[in-house]
Amino acid sequence: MSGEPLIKLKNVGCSKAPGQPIFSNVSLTVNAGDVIVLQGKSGSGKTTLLKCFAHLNLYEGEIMYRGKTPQSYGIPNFRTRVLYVPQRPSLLPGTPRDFLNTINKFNSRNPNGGMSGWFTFGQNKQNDDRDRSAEANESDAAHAPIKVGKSWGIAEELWDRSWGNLSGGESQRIALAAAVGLGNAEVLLLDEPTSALDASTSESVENYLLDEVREGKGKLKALIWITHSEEQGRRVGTRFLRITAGGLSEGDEQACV
Ligand SMILES: Nc1ncnc2c1ncn2[C@@H]1O[C@H](COP(=O)(O)OP(=O)(O)OP(=O)(O)O)[C@@H](O)[C@H]1O
Repeated sequence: MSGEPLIKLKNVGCSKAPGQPIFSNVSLTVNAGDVIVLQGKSGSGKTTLLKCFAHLNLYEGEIMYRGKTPQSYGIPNFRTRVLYVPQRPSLLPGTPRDFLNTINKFNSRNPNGGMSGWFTFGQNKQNDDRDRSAEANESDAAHAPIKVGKSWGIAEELWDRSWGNLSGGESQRIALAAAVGLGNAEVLLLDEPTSALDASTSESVENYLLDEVREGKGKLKALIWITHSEEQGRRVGTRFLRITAGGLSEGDEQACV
């Protein structure tokens, strides 16, 4: 339902070290249908704030998702629904297909556990004893992300190349295709998702993500989008936020970019 509250932040703050705040007093409600453009100077805390949303950073204050704490969902489950997509996925080990298979194994053991694999992937490689049901489902799990990737110009063979041997733009599109195609997330936290893409590829990625939110056919209901591009902000945003050490201010696009 468009407009329904999804995430509420109340007086959230985050520090580099004790006594060294990055930002404080951030209060915000993210509603279904929102495409929130998050801007601010380099080092102002945009990535840090997205990581707080996904419970990947320590923070003070309160973050509630659908009226409940992240802990009440179980943090791995919460992170599948409020999903951070990193700017540089090339730091992951293995290949993108390994990554999808690992997530699929998490899913077959815990239907709600999917994309927590994004951050636990490296640590879980040693538990590589494949279970049969997961293997049978591997091709299904990969199907949707690969299809999304193809629509953005990613040939299927690239899913079998190691992350480190993909270009920045390829790994960026593959990570996004995995996030969207796996279909668990209600809120995607996008950290400069098209920074490595050319203008026309960037536009197809933008249009795909915006259509998903507007059409509301899948689970995806809102995007929080860091961009340094004023033009992109204007194209995608329904709300415009600027972060400074004092907190978050919301304005129209003119005031914010
Ligand atoms: N793990 C960390 N330990 C200490 N300081 C950190 C850590 N992570 C980030 N910082 C600092 O916190 C501040 C905010 O960083 P952050 O990456 O959130 O900024 P940003 O607004 O996303 O920057 P950019 O636009 O350059 O990507 C920076 O001064 C950064 O050096």
